[in-house]
Amino acid sequence: MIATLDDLDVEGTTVGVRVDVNSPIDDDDTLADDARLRAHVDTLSELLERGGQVAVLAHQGRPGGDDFVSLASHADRLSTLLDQPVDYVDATFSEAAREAVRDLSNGGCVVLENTRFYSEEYMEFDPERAARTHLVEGLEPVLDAYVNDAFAAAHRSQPSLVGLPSVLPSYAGRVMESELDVLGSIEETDAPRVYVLGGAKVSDSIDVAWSVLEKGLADHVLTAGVVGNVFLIADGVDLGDASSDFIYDQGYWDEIDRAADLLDAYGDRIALPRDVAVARDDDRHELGVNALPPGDGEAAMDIGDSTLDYYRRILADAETVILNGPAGVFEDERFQTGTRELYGAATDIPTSIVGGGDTAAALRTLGVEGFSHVSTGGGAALRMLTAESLPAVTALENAPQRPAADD
Ligand SMILES: Nc1ncnc2c1ncn2[C@@H]1O[C@H](COP(=O)(O)OP(=O)(O)OP(=O)(O)O)[C@@H](O)[C@H]1O
Ligand SMILES: O=C(O)[C@H](O)COP(=O)(O)O
Repeated sequence: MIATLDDLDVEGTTVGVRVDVNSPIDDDDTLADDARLRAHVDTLSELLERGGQVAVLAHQGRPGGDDFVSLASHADRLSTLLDQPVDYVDATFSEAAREAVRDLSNGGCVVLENTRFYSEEYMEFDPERAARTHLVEGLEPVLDAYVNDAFAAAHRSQPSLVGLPSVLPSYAGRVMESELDVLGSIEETDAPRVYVLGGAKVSDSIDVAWSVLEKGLADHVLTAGVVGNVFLIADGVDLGDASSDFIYDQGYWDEIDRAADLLDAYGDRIALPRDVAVARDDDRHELGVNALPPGDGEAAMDIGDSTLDYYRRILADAETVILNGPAGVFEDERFQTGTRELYGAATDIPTSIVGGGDTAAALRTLGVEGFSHVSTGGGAALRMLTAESLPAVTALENAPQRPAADD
């Protein structure tokens, strides 16, 4: 059983709140998209309005990446979103950070520096060991409680996610609570249930497909994106060198055998694209699978109209649809049709659940809305869909005793 903000006596309490604001970053190292920050406003404003002192903890990017930047611009943006001053300190657990946390007044908020600026935060630990890291030992003395709202990072076993809840009374924030509510009870949704697996995370998607087909959760699995291309090759279709080289370069060649095994075991419930779109003379050009392979250098970048018709027919009977990953290279206008149309059709289904950071961004760009739930998580959502436990959620379940709520 996980405690929520309803169980926390907030007034006068100093709370460390782990959020996931990992976002696209502009060339000047500032935030390019604030959707993930906006998702946490409810949790943060509730804690502040109830008289808490809030220290925000988050990661941004991965070491070595262009998006591995400070959280200064996140703090600025948060101040606008919360409509109150938000401090920022370029330290996470040193004396400077502790001083900034101790200086907070009731209703005050400070953003601590990118947790991944410290090497331990980019390692995986079991909770006991994570509790003895510098970050946890540095912050624990100045915090009374811990709130985890970072569902999108809950599949990581890092100190700010599993170490702090080992030593502090801990609670799920509102984002975490609603994600667990929806994604934790997929088996209670109405059948027929259709899973749409697109995007580029082929191994993860095949794991999801195995799991949901084996458990009888999926009546149909529709494949698209790179995932669909891997299934086509597994089914004996010659997609040409460009797509095959791409799959090989991404390290997914071995997944073709797994996809073939899956087709052997559950082929009657797996739908494959019937046509693909390639770039020809700078335009979109659609080819039925019987007309493949495409021309030299032409890669399968999207699903075509006949696949969309086929998938729409399957979706028409669905009560629940769960979608992850775009149907094509949506960053290129010529290959947005598959994602726009397929996801658009899903909004007509009574229950429609979308997972994936890139997918959510694609849908915003394409203006597709009206889903029952759009998850903030990519990898975390996929892991929940296979009914695997998430380390940060387990850490919340095992967190120490807490003070009683104030109302
Ligand atoms: N046919 C295709 N060929 C090559 N790339 C493709 C194809 N279809 C989709 N993609 C790419 O897949 C990427 C998104 O897939 P991904 O699996 O990362 O989505 P996601 O699960 O929403 O992401 P996140 O990791 O942010 O949660 C996009 O960059 C898109 O261009
Ligand atoms: O964007 C995400 O999926 C989360 O922030 C986790 O990021 P990570 O994959 O770099 O751990």
